[in-house]
Amino acid sequence: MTEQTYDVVVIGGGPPGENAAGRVASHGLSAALVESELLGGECSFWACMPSKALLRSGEALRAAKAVAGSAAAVTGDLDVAAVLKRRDSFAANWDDTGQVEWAEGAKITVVRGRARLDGSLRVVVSKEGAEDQVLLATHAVVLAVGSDSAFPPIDGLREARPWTNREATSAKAAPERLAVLGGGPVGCELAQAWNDLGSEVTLIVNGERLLPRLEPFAGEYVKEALTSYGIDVRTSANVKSARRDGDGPTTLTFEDGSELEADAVLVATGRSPRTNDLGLATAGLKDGDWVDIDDSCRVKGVEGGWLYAVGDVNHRALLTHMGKYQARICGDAITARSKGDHAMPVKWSPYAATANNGYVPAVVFTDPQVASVGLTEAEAEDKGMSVRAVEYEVGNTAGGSLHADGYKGLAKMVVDQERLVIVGFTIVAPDAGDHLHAATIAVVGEVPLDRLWHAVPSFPTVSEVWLRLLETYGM
Ligand SMILES: Cc1cc2nc3c(=O)[nH]c(=O)nc-3n(C[C@H](O)[C@H](O)[C@H](O)COP(=O)(O)OP(=O)(O)OC[C@H]3O[C@@H](n4cnc5c(N)ncnc54)[C@H](O)[C@@H]3O)c2cc1C
Ligand SMILES: NC(=O)c1ccc[n+]([C@@H]2O[C@H](COP(=O)([O-])OP(=O)(O)OC[C@H]3O[C@@H](n4cnc5c(N)ncnc54)[C@H](O)[C@@H]3O)[C@@H](O)[C@H]2O)c1
Repeated sequence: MTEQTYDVVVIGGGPPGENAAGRVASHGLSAALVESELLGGECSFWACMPSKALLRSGEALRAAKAVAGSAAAVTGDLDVAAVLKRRDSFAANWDDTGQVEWAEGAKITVVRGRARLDGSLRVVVSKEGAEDQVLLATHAVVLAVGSDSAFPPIDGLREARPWTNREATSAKAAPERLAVLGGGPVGCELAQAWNDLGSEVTLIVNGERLLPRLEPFAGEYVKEALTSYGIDVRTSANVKSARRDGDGPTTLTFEDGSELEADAVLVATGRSPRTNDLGLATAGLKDGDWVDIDDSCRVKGVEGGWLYAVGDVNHRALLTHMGKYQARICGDAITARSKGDHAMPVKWSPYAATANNGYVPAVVFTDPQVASVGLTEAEAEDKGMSVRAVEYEVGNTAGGSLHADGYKGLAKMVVDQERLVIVGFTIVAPDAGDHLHAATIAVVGEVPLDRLWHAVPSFPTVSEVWLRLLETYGM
């Protein structure tokens, strides 16, 4: 077995792993980044990028049709082959050469193979047809192994070989009939995408509403929109079993005995951590679990404090931008500690991923988009805050009415009545994602309402929703 020593060894080359390695390397530490599949991870090849590419063309077409004048110029349908070709290019044709070049340029050593922890600061990498390689870390090992689709306990589902996010983002053609299990971001976005591309889609959710982690109105708006595009949205629907003969269609049987036949079934009912065969037990942890971290992303309960975890695997916020943020914080904490600094994870310091704790921004790229940051009204109340929430119809802004004929949307802000700052903001509207960062700054900056009153939105933009919300609040 060969043995090499680096200051830091990162396991998993999704964006959080790449950023953790890149950050420590930029501070002059040596870093090895181990990847068993494609450098760039789920996000680049089977999640964020290809799914957004699948969604964008339908959204652009609807946007053009929503304005008198440009609507008349739209005379055809989506060019499905061109959409899929554009998607392929956003997934770099599932080739990670570009990412490897970036890593080499950032002075990161890329190691191909499957990594496993083997006790304190020791990692073993296996690769078919090659001798195992031992990587020793002087300062830290960072886990960035991500998550897989979780399968719900439905009889016969696994045997029916359903789509996961991988097949749903890389398929070469639209299935005639697609059944989607799950109404979170994955289910809603991919139901929208494949409906736009010509599939007859049924979206099946066991809960009462879509997007259950967000403000209830978000799920209602998205349900209404998806239904208007022809998607059959079934809430409070429980699939009991799945049956598939050979490569034929799959039959889903519901609790009430009814059946649904589909040419493809997508499982989008949440995620599970990739920690089954990672050697967690050699660090005193439990194999197969999510990994619990402190605010500097150091894994709790590991003697010597040498193990860190960023991205989905720590289960703080399963979002690329949050994983990358954790990686920057974690990289800075590791570097400081390598120089003897304790780098205490004090709230809002460079060594604490404070935004994990109630300040997370997220966008669901359905049409309309849902953009949110911070706490929902219910979450704030659960935390014991005294809050007041106000809402405003975004279409009543001059910017909204100019943007599209019949523009529809709703924004809600949740105010902590004691501190008079905004603790949560949600907007459902066309292109809402691009309005989110103002809210993120207000929430993270804990900008007092009486100062926000002086942040004047330009006329005539959708941003005037901020002024209207403050007026509705009583300013
Ligand atoms: C369909 C879909 C759409 C999404 N869209 C968005 C979006 O628009 N915006 C957003 O912010 N988030 C989105 N997400 C979430 C986002 O994809 C994840 O939060 C992000 O990919 C997490 O990054 P990660 O590095 O933790 O995991 P991953 O991206 O999964 O990367 C982990 C990497 O580790 C490697 N690995 C695992 N185990 C080992 C091992 N033992 N040895 C070596 N290598 C290993 C894997 O091969 C992989 O490359 C989406 C998710 C899905 C499923
Ligand atoms: N645009 C984005 O930022 C984006 C897009 C996709 C995914 N993501 C991330 O990926 C993570 C995973 O997303 P997800 O949508 O897979 O999971 P999720 O946990 O957010 O939602 C799961 C959904 O599946 C439903 N469900 C669970 N069991 C079911 C069953 N047996 N039958 C029918 N429905 C069932 C739940 O009610 C819920 O609607 C999210 O937390 C999100 O952070 C982000």
